[in-house]
Amino acid sequence: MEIFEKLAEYRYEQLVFCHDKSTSLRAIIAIHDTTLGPALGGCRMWPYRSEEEAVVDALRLARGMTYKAAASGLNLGGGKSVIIGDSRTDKSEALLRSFGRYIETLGGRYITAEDVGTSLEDMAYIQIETSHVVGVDRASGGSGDPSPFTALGVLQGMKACVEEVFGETSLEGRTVAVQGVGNVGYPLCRMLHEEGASLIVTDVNREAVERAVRDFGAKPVDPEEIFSISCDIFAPCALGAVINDETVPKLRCRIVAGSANNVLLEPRHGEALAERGILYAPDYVINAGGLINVADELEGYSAERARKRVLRIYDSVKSIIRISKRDSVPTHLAADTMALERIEAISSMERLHTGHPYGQLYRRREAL
Ligand SMILES: NC(=O)c1ccc[n+]([C@@H]2O[C@H](COP(=O)([O-])OP(=O)(O)OC[C@H]3O[C@@H](n4cnc5c(N)ncnc54)[C@H](O)[C@@H]3O)[C@@H](O)[C@H]2O)c1
Repeated sequence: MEIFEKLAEYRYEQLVFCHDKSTSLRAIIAIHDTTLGPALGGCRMWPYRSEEEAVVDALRLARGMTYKAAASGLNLGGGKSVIIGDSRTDKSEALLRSFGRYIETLGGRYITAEDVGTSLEDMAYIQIETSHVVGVDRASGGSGDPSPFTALGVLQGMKACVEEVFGETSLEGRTVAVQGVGNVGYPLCRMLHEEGASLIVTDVNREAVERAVRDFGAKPVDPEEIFSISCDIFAPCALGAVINDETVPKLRCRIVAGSANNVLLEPRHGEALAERGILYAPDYVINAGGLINVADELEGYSAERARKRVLRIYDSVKSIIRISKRDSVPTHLAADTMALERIEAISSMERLHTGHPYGQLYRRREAL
């Protein structure tokens, strides 16, 4: 792999290799774009089969964070880190602290958080070495479990979609089919129930289904049935890639809006939804409640402020729908446009000397 070519492709700013022989640390920090602010993105620990695979993953995830932060109205850039190793067997206090020291060397250009293979406890070790970490527990000034905020954001995105499709924001009497009633799906069901929606749920975990049936009067269906069930909204809250060649023809809903990451197997499946007249709330915008919540730690965490900011996901989804109509493009592309337009608008401001240390950072970017 030609690394500089890879960096040039999407204008990555920086790729940092972190190595510590004594702790066996092998980590990569990818910083995509810091036009809007420091790059924030989780640290993934994964037994990558090759260094190339780890680099590609870090770069892909970092770029995704640029779009997610920009579309969410956050003053943050996009970055991500990966530690090569098995999170069950290769973690140690020394390894995590060593990684924390590398983050510290970047002087705040990258802020880390939890991701696949890392935990709240791991962030506490990293925090010993650097203050550039969020997602620590409440006792240490952190924001705690992000899932209820993610669920609240999904609810807001659903309301924006319902308004577009049915002409009113109320979810009362709407039928929502929720795939996966876990950390996000369960609180989402609770909020939908409180709003007067009827619920259809599925999960591979029978107890999770039983809980939703008992608590919210949800109708249970088998995992495979969820795609073809007649409903107003299909809410994928379990796995990625569930909108694919096999499932699109089966769908009998008007809206797809859920928390799962990478819902579309490929971008063309976003087009397939649009062709079928199904409104898709782009995953990285509608599921940003957790990120918005965790980012609030940077200002001294306030759950109330975080909640207010998460409510704005309604406006973000409305804007995406507007751009989708303006440009005659499906919503997944409109979301990217919205993110890029914000970055472009900020980077093209007049470069006045403001006396503010970040005032000097604004610069023109043609494309990301
Ligand atoms: N937790 C957050 O704040 C957050 C933020 C952004 C995105 N997400 C995404 O939202 C999704 C759900 O996250 P979570 O934290 O609730 O995870 P979770 O593991 O708590 O819940 C997922 C649920 O889906 C179920 N499930 C797994 N495979 C299934 C299948 N084939 N059919 C039906 N159900 C299945 C699991 O049994 C589980 O109950 C994930 O894709 C995650 O990446 C979560």
